[in-house]
Amino acid sequence: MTRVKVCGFTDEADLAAAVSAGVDAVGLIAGVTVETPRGIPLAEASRLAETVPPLVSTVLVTMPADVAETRDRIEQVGPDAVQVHGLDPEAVATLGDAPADVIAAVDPTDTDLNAYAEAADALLVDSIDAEGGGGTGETHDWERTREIVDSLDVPVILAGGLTPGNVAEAVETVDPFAVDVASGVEREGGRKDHDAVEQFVERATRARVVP
Ligand SMILES: O=C(O)c1ccccc1N[C@@H]1O[C@H](COP(=O)(O)O)[C@@H](O)[C@H]1O
Repeated sequence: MTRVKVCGFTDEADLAAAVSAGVDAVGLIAGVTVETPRGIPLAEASRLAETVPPLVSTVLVTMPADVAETRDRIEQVGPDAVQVHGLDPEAVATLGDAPADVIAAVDPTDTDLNAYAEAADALLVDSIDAEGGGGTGETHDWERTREIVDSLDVPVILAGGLTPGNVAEAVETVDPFAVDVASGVEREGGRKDHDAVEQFVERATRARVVP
């Protein structure tokens, strides 16, 4: 079954609703260098992470300058996994001993996907913008991402422009380890539409890949 991460929580009520809807992971966006309504201070990410119950993973989504800054942020927030945007594969490999799984955010057109796959615990294939951020609400070439899934021996998380309306087709086309959504389940910037989160989880987990 495809796992589901919902990303970009800014308050406890939205987090609790997503947990009730059955998400596998929640993303907290902190320490990013792009303008986003989903960004929160690192201290708030740490506080929200504390409210997440056992068996639901917390993911710190961040855009660090380097490995040292990544380690500091992991220590401050205490997530189960860190999703890094903008680090090269060598830096990602250096984080192998960090006390969190490392998810490398990549664009499907990146030329060093093999190096990222060797270095990271998972890849998040997203529609990355010019500044290196996600949350664009844009889909990408899912056939290309299916090739990535088939060719790499690492869990691949599909992100970028997913919504309750297209997630079933996305799962059927790409066969990802997990799907990830931020803006596609919002009622306004930074606030989740609880019904949309529920629909997204239901459709993502019910979709089946034809072998
Ligand atoms: O969501 C953001 O604003 C963001 C900012 C900086 C880095 C990552 C960000 N989000 C990531 O992008 C995916 C996909 O977003 P969307 O569904 O297309 O809106 C999101 O789940 C985060 O992992």
